[in-house]
Amino acid sequence: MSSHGANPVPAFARRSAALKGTVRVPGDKSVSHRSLIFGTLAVGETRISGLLEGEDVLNTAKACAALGATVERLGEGEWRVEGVGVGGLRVPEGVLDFGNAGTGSRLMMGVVAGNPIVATFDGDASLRKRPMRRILDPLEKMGVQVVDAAEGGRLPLTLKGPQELVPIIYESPVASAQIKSAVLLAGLGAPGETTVIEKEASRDHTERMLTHFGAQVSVEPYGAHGRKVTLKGRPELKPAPIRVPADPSSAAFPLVAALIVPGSEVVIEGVMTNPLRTGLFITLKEMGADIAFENERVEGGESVADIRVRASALHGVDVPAERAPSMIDEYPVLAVAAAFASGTTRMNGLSELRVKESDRLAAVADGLKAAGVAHRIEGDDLLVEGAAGAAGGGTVATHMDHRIAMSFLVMGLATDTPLKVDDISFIATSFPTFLAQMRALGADIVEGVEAAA
Ligand SMILES: O=C(O)C1=C[C@@H](OP(=O)(O)O)[C@@H](O)[C@H](O)C1
Ligand SMILES: C=C(OP(=O)(O)O)C(=O)O
Repeated sequence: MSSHGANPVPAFARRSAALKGTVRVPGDKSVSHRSLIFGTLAVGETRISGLLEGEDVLNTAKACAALGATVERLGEGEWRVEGVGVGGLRVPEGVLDFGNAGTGSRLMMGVVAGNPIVATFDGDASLRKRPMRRILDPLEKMGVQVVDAAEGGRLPLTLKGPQELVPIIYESPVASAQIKSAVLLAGLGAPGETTVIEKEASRDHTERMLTHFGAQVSVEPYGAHGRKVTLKGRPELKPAPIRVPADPSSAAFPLVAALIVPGSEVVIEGVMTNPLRTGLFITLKEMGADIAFENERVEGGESVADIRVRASALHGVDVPAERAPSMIDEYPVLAVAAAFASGTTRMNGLSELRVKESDRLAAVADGLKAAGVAHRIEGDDLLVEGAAGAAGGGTVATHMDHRIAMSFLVMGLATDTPLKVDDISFIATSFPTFLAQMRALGADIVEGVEAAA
C-alpha cells in the first residue's frame, strides 16, 4: 500500500490582494488516465501531449507498463505509449498500486477483465475505503472471477479474467463514468455488443476516445437525462495522437478564487468545456458570476475555451440533482463560492460525494464549520447560508482529499482571518502545480505551521 500522506504537510491561506494574471492549469485528469489506457490497448505508438503529470495519472502509467505497454516520458507532458492491443496484456509482476485514484483503479479493472490473467489491485488508505462492488458486479456478470478481496469487495483485491468474456447489457445503478468505462473497456475484449445504460449522463471521454481509436460505438438518448452506449467488441484499436485539454475541475480553483477575492481578474487558458463537465460554470453564472468563455475552439476532439473571470457579487441558488454528474468533483469549491454568496445555496442529491477520496459531504460541512460558515445537511443535500464575508480562523481536516485541501485554501484567500488545512500533500494527485500557479496570481498561501498572522 502506498504510504503517501504519512508525513502531512499543513498550510494556511490568508486574505489576499486582488488576483491578476493568466494561467494554464494542467491537463484533464479523466482524459489523461484514458489516453494512457487507450495507448496500451492500441497496437503501435500513441503520442500524448499535455498529459497531467499528477500522482494519480503516474500510477496509471506504471500499471500500463506493468501490464506490458512501453510507456515513456519524452518531455513535460509529452509521452509515448507502445501498446500491446486488446487482449495482449501480460501478467503483471507484483501488485498494481493506484495510490489515491478511483479512476485509475476502476478503469484498469475493466482493462484487465478482457485478458485471461490474474492481477492484484491496491491503493492508499483512502482508496481502500472506497466501494469497488460497483465495478465487480458487472465484471462478474461478464465472467470475471474475484479471487480475493477485502471486506465488502474493497481493495486490495485480485481479479482473474476469463478465457472468453460474456458481453452484457448493464443498467448502471448510479451515474458514474468510472462504472460505465470499466464495463466498456471490458467489453472491448468480449465478442458481440456490450451496452451500458445510465439514467443520467456521466462524462463521455471513454466513448469519445473509443471512437478516436477506431472502435464502433453508438450513443442514444435514454429517458429525460440518460444515455445508452453500445460498443462492438474485439476491435483492433489504432493508435491516435492525443492532445489533453486543461482540466475544468482544476480550473475551478483559480476561478472561484478570482470570484471571491475583491478586484480580481484572471484568465484560465485552454479549459475543456465538454458539456458533461461544465455544471460548475453554469451554476456560478446563475449565481451572478462574471465568467466569459473566449476563443471557443475544438482541440483534439474536445471543445475548449479561455475563461475570463472577474470578482463578482454572488447570490445563492438551488442546484438541481440532475446536474450533479456534470460537476461531481466541483461541489467542495462550489460550497466555498456559496459561503460568499448572499442567501442560501442548496445543492441537491449529493450522495455520491460520500464515496470519493473522503466523505466529501461531511468534510465540506466540517470545513465550513472551521471557517465559521452557517450550513446544514438535509438528507443528501447541502445548504450553505452565505454572506459577504467569512470568519476563517480554524483548521480544516482534509482526510487525504486533494479537493478538500484546495477548496479551503481558496476560501482562506478571502476570510477575515487565515484558514489552515492539515495536509496539502494530496494536492499532487491531481494538480501538482497548484501552489505555484495560485501564488503567481497573487494568492497568499503559506506552507507550514507558523502562526498564521
Ligand atoms: O471517469 C472519470 O474520469 C471520473 C469520474 C467521476 O467519478 P464517478 O464515476 O465515481 O462519478 C469523477 O468523480 C472522477 O474524478 C473522474
Ligand atoms: C473523485 C476524484 O477522483 P478519483 O475518483 O479518480 O479518485 C476526484 O478527482 O475528485
